[in-house]
Amino acid sequence: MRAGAGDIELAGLCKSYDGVTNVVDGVNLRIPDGAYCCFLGPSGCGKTTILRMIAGHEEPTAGEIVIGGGNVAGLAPVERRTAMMFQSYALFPHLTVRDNIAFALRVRGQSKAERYKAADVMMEKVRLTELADRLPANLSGGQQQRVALARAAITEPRVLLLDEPLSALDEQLRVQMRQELRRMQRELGITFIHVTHTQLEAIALADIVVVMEKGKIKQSGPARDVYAYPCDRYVAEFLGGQNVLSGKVEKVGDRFVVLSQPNRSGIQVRLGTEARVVVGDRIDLAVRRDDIELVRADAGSPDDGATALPSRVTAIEYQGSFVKVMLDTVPDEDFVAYVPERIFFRDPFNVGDVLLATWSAGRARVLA
Ligand SMILES: Nc1ncnc2c1ncn2[C@@H]1O[C@H](COP(=O)(O)OP(=O)(O)OP(=O)(O)O)[C@@H](O)[C@H]1O
Repeated sequence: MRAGAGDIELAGLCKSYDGVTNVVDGVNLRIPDGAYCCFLGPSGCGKTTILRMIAGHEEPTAGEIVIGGGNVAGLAPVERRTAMMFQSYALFPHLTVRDNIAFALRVRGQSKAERYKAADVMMEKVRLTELADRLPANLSGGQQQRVALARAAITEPRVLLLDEPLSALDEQLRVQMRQELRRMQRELGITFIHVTHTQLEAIALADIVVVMEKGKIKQSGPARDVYAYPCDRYVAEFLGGQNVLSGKVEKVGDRFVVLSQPNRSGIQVRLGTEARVVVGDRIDLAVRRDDIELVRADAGSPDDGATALPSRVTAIEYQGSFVKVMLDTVPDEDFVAYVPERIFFRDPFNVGDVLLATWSAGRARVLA
């Protein structure tokens, strides 16, 4: 298959600095041309370092970076046709919006008429035409971000690299700019690689989410797969929305396991058909918070094939469209149910109530 211009392949990519080894540790990944890819992970996991290596601001210690089918080792950023947009936008304060956007073309020796023509086309694309003659100080945070994006995009890169592009904005603007970024990416039709430590940002934006830990990729794939089917405890906890139960397998029955923990045994969990576990295994199970149903202890036993664990309500938080109910279901672990608000308020629970946390078989998945 012929690689598209913005097709990226990272193969065995590693980076060590003096005294800090394997900041990036054997990363293999393919990002198709025109995809929106988000690198997600906690501070220090190596996201920015990968971005800088793709951009050509940093050389890998080992491994290869292939863009559009060609190895870019030793090529300068301009030759790679990548552009980077920084957290702090780095706009020139004394230049107008138009001149900021046209700046890279000036550096390339284009005439003023050529530069302005290209800048005007770009401003149209990112809806800045009306602000062409303003200085950055007289722009909102969101507008500044659009200028920064236009300034990076005017060089017609095949890949745009964005390092925490939304972190300087307040919450409301961040959500708005998220949509703008996605729209602009579609309009420009180029590969975007966006680094963030905010899970909602990644899953809202990305075609491909790459979850990282300590220089390694833990899981990558479409946002929905990574969110709904985390491969292990780390990804499940980082993405959120899941309860993770761990324990030693005491007994394996027909489609159920009994788990024991240091403080509790006999936790019986029903599983789908795909799970393969044996007695003695230490396992982690994940059940989505919105798959948990809460029923009063005296409401009769739940369906056959469901798991039902007696639990006490420890806290309740109203979240608008749902209610977050915290429970002591599993000792020493958080256990949370997201109850749709309309259901919750039919017969609200209180802190201290004892009830059954239930979920149907097949909703609990064994993690790696
Ligand atoms: N020039 C450098 N010299 C030495 N160590 C570095 C250098 N640049 C980065 N590091 C280290 O490499 C690790 C990864 O840094 P990196 O900036 O890639 O992480 P990150 O995931 O992007 O984090 P953040 O979200 O905080 O930016 C960190 O431990 C950092 O201290």
